[in-house]
Amino acid sequence: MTVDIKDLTVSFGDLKVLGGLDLHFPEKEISVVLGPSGCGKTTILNVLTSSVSPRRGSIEGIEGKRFSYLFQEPRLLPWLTVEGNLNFVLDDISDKREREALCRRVLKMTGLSDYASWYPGKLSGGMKQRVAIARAFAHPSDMILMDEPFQGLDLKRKLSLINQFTDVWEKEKRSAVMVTHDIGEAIRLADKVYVLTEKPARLADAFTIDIPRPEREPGTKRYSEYEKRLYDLLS
Ligand SMILES: Nc1ncnc2c1ncn2[C@@H]1O[C@H](COP(=O)(O)OP(=O)(O)OP(=O)(O)O)[C@@H](O)[C@H]1O
Repeated sequence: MTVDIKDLTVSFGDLKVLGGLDLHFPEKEISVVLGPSGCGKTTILNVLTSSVSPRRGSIEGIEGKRFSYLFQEPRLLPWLTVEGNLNFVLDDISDKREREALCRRVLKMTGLSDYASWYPGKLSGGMKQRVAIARAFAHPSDMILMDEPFQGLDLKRKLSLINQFTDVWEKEKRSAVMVTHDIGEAIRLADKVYVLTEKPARLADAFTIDIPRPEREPGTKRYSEYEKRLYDLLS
């Protein structure tokens, strides 16, 4: 699924949030929108799902498309097991055996097979978010929308989840858009990063992160160059 956004302008009453954005989210790439808190990043995702209407601009490619979500909170249903939470988003698949096979495959891909019958209440925060990643891939969506999904976790868990996400994504590429204010997350995940200004948000810059994902390690020369470039744009 490819999305083309031109001159996107959104206001809430007198508050102008997005000030005319051109964004392009290509098929099967991870696009990252990086910007300061409150600049309108979540609003962009809400425009993609048509829950916010723009004042001006055009959005091509979203009609009739299905989305999976990955939020900061895992938002699992506590009365369903891990497998039940995955099954819950597979309503469209009427064949029970097909649903079960898909669940098993995604559980395996995310290293959750041994936890299929566990309830969310027994899982750690990081594990719950891992289930949320599995659910996002299990849902037969055209695009995964991610709203700061790695915030609120300690560094070790955060890095482990980012690796988990990119591992699964490399195996089964899907169009994805992540919004974040975290430079490190943007460098680790993005094919292309769009940097926004304070609101009303405009595009400060946009460029491809041209390092193979397994080599995106802090402290390396190329990582540090991107880090400085993004830091300068945000400060
Ligand atoms: N439905 C709404 N009605 C009125 N104001 C809104 C609405 N949704 C968002 N806003 C305002 O628009 C601005 C941008 O909000 P948004 O959540 O898109 O920013 P953000 O960049 O995602 O923020 P954060 O990084 O803090 O999550 C904020 O000032 C917010 O209060």
